[in-house]
Amino acid sequence: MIDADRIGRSFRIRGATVHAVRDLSFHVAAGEFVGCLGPNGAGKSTTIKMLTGILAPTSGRVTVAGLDPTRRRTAVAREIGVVFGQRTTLWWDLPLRDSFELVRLLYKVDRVRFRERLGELTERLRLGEFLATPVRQLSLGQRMRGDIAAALLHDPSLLVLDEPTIGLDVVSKAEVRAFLRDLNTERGTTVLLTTHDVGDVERLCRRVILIDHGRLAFDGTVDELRATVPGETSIEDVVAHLYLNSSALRTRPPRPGEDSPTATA
Ligand SMILES: Nc1ncnc2c1ncn2[C@@H]1O[C@H](COP(=O)(O)OP(=O)(O)OP(=O)(O)O)[C@@H](O)[C@H]1O
Repeated sequence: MIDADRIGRSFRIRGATVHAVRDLSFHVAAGEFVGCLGPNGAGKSTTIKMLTGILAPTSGRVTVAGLDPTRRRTAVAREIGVVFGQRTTLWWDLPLRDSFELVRLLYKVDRVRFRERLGELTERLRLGEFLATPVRQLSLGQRMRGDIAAALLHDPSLLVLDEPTIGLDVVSKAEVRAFLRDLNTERGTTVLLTTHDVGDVERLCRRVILIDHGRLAFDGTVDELRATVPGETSIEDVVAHLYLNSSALRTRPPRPGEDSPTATA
């Protein structure tokens, strides 16, 4: 479903180069549920943007459902649903229902299929009472459920989510997690999510990818991740240990144009 082969992405800022992602390779098979962890600024969002065609890699090659996301952006959009937890894709001043109708028009979803899918999603995500509410009046949890529904109205085979549980209370988080788990197990939708909440990973993901300083730092199961720090059973503490150890190599943040970590230890 996803094939990333040594992808890299750098940015030019005021004449200097920032390497956000470097030489990153991974493969996600159809039907997998994969979590992507990494400290702030590790390159997770940049990676997602390359998978969805928002950014082109500056090196390497990525395909999604066999398609190059930057060259075949429209075709890839039919295969992918995308949710950015920190930024809604819904129309702020329109009722939720109208946002969904605009999504239908954009993706050219057949009216009958759209009605069926909207009915299912409205029920599963408990959106019925908010369909007439302008998006700006929704709570964060309601808005997130609306965003997830909008990403799935065209029935994509891959759902990519960037921090879908950010800012949600424990009940809303549990609801979103249960929905994503069912989507993966019942519908077979492939899911890739980034998160800072290890609870998402522990409760949902069979596999974890850890990105650090733009590179792949770990790829394996949650149990394998736990085993990387002997004697440690809490995934939260394992992840903190890995982040701390990797930043111990770097005594200051990378400067634009700097290629390799500054190791002073
Ligand atoms: N458009 C851009 N222009 C310049 N630099 C960028 C751009 N987008 C990202 N970066 C830089 O690339 C690096 C990786 O950023 P990215 O947003 O991918 O990290 P992240 O892992 O998603 O972080 P977070 O967990 O904080 O959201 C950071 O140093 C960031 O400042």
